[in-house]
Amino acid sequence: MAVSSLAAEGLACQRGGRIVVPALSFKVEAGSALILRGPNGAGKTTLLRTIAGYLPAESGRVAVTDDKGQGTGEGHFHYIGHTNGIKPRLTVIENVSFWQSFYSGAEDVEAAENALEAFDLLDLAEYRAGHLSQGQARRLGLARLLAAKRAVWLLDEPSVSLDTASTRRLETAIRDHLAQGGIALVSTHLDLALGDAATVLELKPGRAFAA
Ligand SMILES: Nc1ncnc2c1ncn2[C@@H]1O[C@H](COP(=O)(O)OP(=O)(O)OP(=O)(O)O)[C@@H](O)[C@H]1O
Repeated sequence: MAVSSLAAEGLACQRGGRIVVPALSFKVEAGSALILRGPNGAGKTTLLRTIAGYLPAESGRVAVTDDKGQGTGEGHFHYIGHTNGIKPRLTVIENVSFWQSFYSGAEDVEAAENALEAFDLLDLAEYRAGHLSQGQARRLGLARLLAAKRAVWLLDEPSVSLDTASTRRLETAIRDHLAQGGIALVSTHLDLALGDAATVLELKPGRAFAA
């Protein structure tokens, strides 16, 4: 389902009982990306995990607007964190099929192969996922973004372990997603080439205080 915007309204985020992101308000429209920047510990992961619903907000809310009105975004999010969520005993293509079933309840072989192709993994489709290198495993983790479509991508340091060519593939995937009306929130220390559709939100360090 398409979404028209994601908005944070007075959203403060906590970790271990301490507020690490003070109340923030921003809006990301369909077709746009928000790049989260800031030094280690500034709260980028905390903010993304709070938006995804994996951490409770200290205050404020996240509002995602779709054709049914406003909601929390449940069902619209793809969250890719620091781990790749790979099942090591399954093959590469079996991992992608598993995610498709998980996210949409149905497998789609053509979409799975296209997702692997986009991240240059098609030659490794029958390879056991537990044997992948770090960068290959990261690419497999990212392939789920394309194998099962969701409108809002929440990506925490998605380029970690990627070589230059793979980083270009990631940038292409994000730009295509935005061109199709998607939304992306991306924490990164790199200058990803996402074009004019991306704006930057700088998180300040040392703002943690007791909740
Ligand atoms: N489980 C936890 N319990 C308590 N504090 C935590 C926990 N996880 C993270 N923190 C603290 O929350 C703050 C924000 O951490 P967070 O991981 O969100 O930062 P980040 O901007 O993503 O950093 P990095 O660039 O290093 O990934 C840090 O001060 C960190 O020490």
